[in-house]
This record gives sequence, C-alpha cells and structure tokens, in this order.
Amino acid sequence: MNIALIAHDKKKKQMINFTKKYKDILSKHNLCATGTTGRLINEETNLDIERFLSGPLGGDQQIGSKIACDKIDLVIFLRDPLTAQPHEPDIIALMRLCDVHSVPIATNISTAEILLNALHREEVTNWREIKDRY
Ligand SMILES: O=C(CO)COP(=O)(O)O
Repeated sequence: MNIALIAHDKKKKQMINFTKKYKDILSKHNLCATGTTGRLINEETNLDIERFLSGPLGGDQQIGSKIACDKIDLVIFLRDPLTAQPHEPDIIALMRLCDVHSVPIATNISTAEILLNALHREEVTNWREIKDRY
C-alpha cells in the first residue's frame, strides 16, 4: 500500500509518536510525506520515506497529484485546525481529491489510529472494490 503522511507543525510531535508506535506496520508499506514531516519521521524512526516539497512550497499539491493519479491508498494528515496556514487552498485541494477518488484519509489522531488498525487487519486493502459497490 502507498501511504502519505503529513502533519502541520503543531501536530508533528503527535505524528512522530504515532509513527514510532506503528513503525512495524508502516515499515511494510511504501511511505511518502511532505518535506519536513518526512524528514522528522525518518530521523526519529529510521523509516524509509519518499519526501516531497514542504507543504507551503507545494508538497500538498505533489501528494494531491499522486492521489489524482490513483497512486495513494491511504492518507494520514494530522491537521492543525487552530492555526491559519498560508497554503490553505492546497490543503483543501488535497482533501477534496481524497473525496473525489474515495481515498481513505484521517485528519486527526483518533481516525489515524482506527485506520492503521484497520490496515493491520488487512481491512483497507479492498477499499477500491468497496467504493464501486455504492
Ligand atoms: O504544511 C504541511 C501540510 O499542509 C506540511 O508540510 P511539512 O511537512 O513540510 O511541514
């Protein structure tokens, strides 16, 4: 599975703790991330992770383009809803593309936990088939 990991600055500690906790599961998948998030995860967990540009410089759009090309299976995007982001349109565009393509996306830590546990139980693998039933 191709998994995208993104965290706003105030959620980066949460993302690092999350990736440490689920390192064994995550290490079985192809990971990508926006620039700073990816660097921090790699430094803290040693997980192999493809890094795009930092979010404000276009990283969300790069991941969005992979979503549009059907190359991402799951997105964990720990958003900070209390801080204005200069690239808010890019963030909304990424989430919109997840909805357009029915890509599972967690935007807070509780949903991220649920999705990772579902991934571990191999319940996420067939979401493309599931969406075609509706
Ligand atoms: O801004 C971001 C997502 O919108 C995240 O970017 P960084 O991982 O480069 O901090």
